[in-house]
Order: sequence, then structure tokens, then C-alpha cells
Amino acid sequence: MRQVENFIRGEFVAARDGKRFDKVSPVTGEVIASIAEAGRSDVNEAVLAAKAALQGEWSTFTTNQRVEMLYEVADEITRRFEDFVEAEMADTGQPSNVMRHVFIPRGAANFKIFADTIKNVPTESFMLDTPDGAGALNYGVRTPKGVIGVISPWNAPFMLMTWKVGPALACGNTVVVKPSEETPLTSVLLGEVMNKVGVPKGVYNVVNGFGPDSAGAFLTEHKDVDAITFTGETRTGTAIMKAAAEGTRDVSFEMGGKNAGIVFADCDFDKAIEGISRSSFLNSGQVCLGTERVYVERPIFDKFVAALKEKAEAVNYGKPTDEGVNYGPLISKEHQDKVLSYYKKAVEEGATVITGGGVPEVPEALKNGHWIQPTIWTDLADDAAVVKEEIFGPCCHIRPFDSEEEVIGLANSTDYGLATTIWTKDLPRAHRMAAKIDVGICWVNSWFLRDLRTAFGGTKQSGIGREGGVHSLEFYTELRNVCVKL
Ligand SMILES: NC(=O)C1=CN([C@@H]2O[C@H](COP(=O)(O)OP(=O)(O)OC[C@H]3O[C@@H](n4cnc5c(N)ncnc54)[C@H](O)[C@@H]3O)[C@@H](O)[C@H]2O)C=CC1
Ligand SMILES: O=C(O)/C=C/C=C(\O)C(=O)O
Repeated sequence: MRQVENFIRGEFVAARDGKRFDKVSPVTGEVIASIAEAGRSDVNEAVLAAKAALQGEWSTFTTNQRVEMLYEVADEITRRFEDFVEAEMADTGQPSNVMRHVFIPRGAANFKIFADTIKNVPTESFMLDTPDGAGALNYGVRTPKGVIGVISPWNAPFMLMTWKVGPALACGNTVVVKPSEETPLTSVLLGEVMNKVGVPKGVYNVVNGFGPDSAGAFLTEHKDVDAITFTGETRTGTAIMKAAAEGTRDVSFEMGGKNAGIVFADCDFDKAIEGISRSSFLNSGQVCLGTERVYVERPIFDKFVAALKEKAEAVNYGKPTDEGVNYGPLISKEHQDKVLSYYKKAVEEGATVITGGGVPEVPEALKNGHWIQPTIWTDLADDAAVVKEEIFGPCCHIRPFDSEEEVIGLANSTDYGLATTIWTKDLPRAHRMAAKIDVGICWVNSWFLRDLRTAFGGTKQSGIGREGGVHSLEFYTELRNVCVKL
């Protein structure tokens, strides 16, 4: 069985106390790897390694040297593409197609884009008038923030972890990554890449383990972690924020969503169906940007429900590598139970189940995997738990609407504010709506179309701060002003 260790100071090391935990395949339910579980002393060692690396060879790198090294990291990921695809598929059970075209290429791109950003984005400068007429020059200098604690989730593990590690390293920081206990493989594999291209030891570290009273909490509580970047559940964000308050450390949070998809009768119907079926069912609905509330203008409501039903029923379950498979399992038994409990609750709350609602028939070899049917409901009240709470599964509730004002109110009636997707040919209306919907990311006639230079993050309980392009520089650096009297 695959043995996966922690990665500290450039070495793959077991936990000091020898503790390990099992990694289970979402596809078959079998144990596929044994993972070293970092204790407090292992986490401490990783943080001290990262802190020491800040003063070592890494600190002597010019910006250009760092940029070149991050390009080499990206190139080595691309050279080892098949290894990353295999590890990510083993971790998540999602089809190889998604790994090949989205998650792994994005992992490599996450290093290049921030290398480009740090190289090309200037800092501010101001000339100040002074009474003697000679003036003063102010200019900004970006310095690394220090040791960054990276707490990453399981739904797109490599993409979301590198989305944080890329800018952190580009800015000259060092990192300690705590990947989700469900998906440790690609973070550790990245350690091999770091060693291969010569990233100095201690710059990139990985500690495996769980959240509370485990590696996640030990890392976020550690006083030598200077800032914490986190993607995951809102409640976890609250716990991390409390830990970060000790020592007034900075946080960047990307958390849950209960995103609305809004479909007007004048939309390009086929494109809207394609878009909403992706936003509701891609990655088995385990995407924070996904759509669990769909609002459809009344004249096309019935047609839309029927067409989305057809899409949901057309998915092909199977092993990630099997030909034609386009749909994977949920990440864990625990998550499957959670999503199924919402499927039950929807019925209790009075939903009409248009399709799905349970566990599909799968071949014998997959019976212990965490499979679940894509599910569509209608007829729920606007305050139903299933319409209000993030489920993080392949499901959506569809409700008709009659006016722009009404649907803006519905879209905003949530504690979350991550993303929305609007489908209409009336672009002035799209712009009006985009201005009024309280989210960090608004897509029009598209979904998950990502330009990595743009601001990414959520309002309300969906997050704190923005990452992406120059916005990442704000979080991963301190901006120092130097004032020179001339
Ligand atoms: N991108 C997103 O918005 C994501 C949302 N979720 C939501 O969260 C739910 C639960 O999934 P989980 O993986 O359990 O999310 P989670 O928020 O508990 O875990 C995310 C990461 O935080 C760590 N963590 C948990 N508690 C911690 C603590 N007290 N201190 C430090 N680190 C801690 C975990 O070990 C993991 O690495 C999902 O059902 C879904 O609703 C989950 C993953 C991603
Ligand atoms: O594209 C990104 O940078 C982030 C995407 C986020 C998710 O897919 C997620 O957290 O589910």
C-alpha cells in the first residue's frame, strides 16, 4: 500500500510518534494509502523549518530568481502530469477528464501567473511637496509576510492548494501546508517537484492530519505562523479566525456558498442548460462556486426543468479512468451521509423530486464507494433548509420567477455571497443585475470561466479578502512605505 509521509525541510518523514491514518478511495471504499499523522511536535518542526528558511538561501533570491524557479516548478508539474493526474484521481475519485483539463493544468498555472504578477506589478510612489521646496519621494516596497499556514480542502485539492502556495512563494514567503485529511496525495507529491527543481529546503512543507486538536489546529495556533490562508467550511473559518486572533495574525478565507443561477427566458437555452448542468453537477457538486439554487423565468420554467432532468440522468458513473465516465463519487462516507440527509430533508420539507434523490445502481466493485445521484427538486419554500444551507452535493432546487426585482431579492436572500451565474441575451440587464447581486464573483452567460488575474473571494459568510492577480500580493506581502526627503 502507498505510504505517504509528511514533508518537512525537504525530507519525507514519518510522524515522530509513528501515528498514521488511512486514506480511503471514494470510488471503492477501500483503503489505498497510509498517511503519516503529524502531531504537535511535527507541526512545530515544520513551522520552524519554514521560519529558518526565511532567513536562509531563499532570502537571497532576487525576484527574477524566484520567478524562474516558480516557472520550473510549473514545468516540472507538467512533466509529471500523469503522476499528478493519478494522485488526484486516487484522492478524489473524480473522472480523469476533469483532472486533465482543469485541476492539474490549473495547479501548474497557479505558479506561473503569480510569478508573472510579482515581476510585473509596480508599487506606488508619490512626490510630496515640502516647505523648503525640495520635496520628498515616497515609494512602496513589498516584503514577504513570513511563514504562511495553508489550510486546504478536499474538493479540488491540488488546484486550491497551489492557488495559495503559488502566490505565497512568488512573494518570497515560506509555507506549511495542511491538506485535507481526505486528499493528502498531491500536496506531498509536490514536495518531490520542489526538491527536483532545487527550491531551498524548508520553503515548502506539508503536515498531514485533521482539523480540531490535530495538525490543522496545531498549525493555525502556532505563534510563528504569520498569516493563514484557508478554503473550506464557514464554521471552520470561524475557528481559525479565533486562533489567528492570538498574535493578531492576518487571514484570507474562501468559504462556503449557496449560489444562485438565474436564467431569463431570452437566454440561449442550450447554453444555459449546459452551463447550469455544469455548475450544479461538476465534481459531483463539490464546488464552492456551484449552483444549488436555480431561478428560471416562468415562461421557460417547465422546459428548463425537463432539459436539466435529462442532463442529470445522462451522467455515466464509473472508475475515473474508464472510457466515457463523466461523473465521480462524493469524497467520503461522511459527506455522502450528509448529502443524503439533505435529500431526505427535501422530501420532508415538501419538495417534488424531479430526478435522483438517492444512491445509484453501480457495478459490484464500486458498491462501497460514495456514490450519489444528481438530484433536482422543485416546489420548496424559499425558507426551506435545503434552499438555505450549503449541501455541497450534486443537487439543485429550481424555482420560477416573474421579474428582475424579484429574482435579485431571491438571489440575495442568503447568508452567503460567493458567486452567481446569470443567463440572458439582454446585456444591459446583465450589467444591472451584476451591480445588485451581493457576491464576489458574477458570471454572465458562463460559469467557472477563470481569469487568474481577477479578484476571487466572497462577501458575507463566504469569505474574507480577495486572492487572484494583484489581490494576492495584498495578502502575501507587507507593503512598506519609504519616505526620502530630497
Ligand atoms: N471550497 C469550499 O468552499 C469548501 C466547502 N466545504 C464545505 O465544508 C463541509 C465540510 O468539509 P470539510 O473538509 O470537513 O471542511 P473543513 O472546513 O472542515 O475542512 C477544510 C480544511 O480545514 C481543516 N480544518 C478543519 N477544522 C480545522 C480547525 N479547527 N483548525 C484548522 N484547520 C481545520 C481540515 O482538516 C481541512 O484541511 C463540506 O460539506 C462543504 O459544505 C468543504 C470543502 C471546500
Ligand atoms: O478557481 C479557483 O481559483 C477556485 C475555485 C474554487 C473552488 O472550485 C472551490 O473552492 O470549490
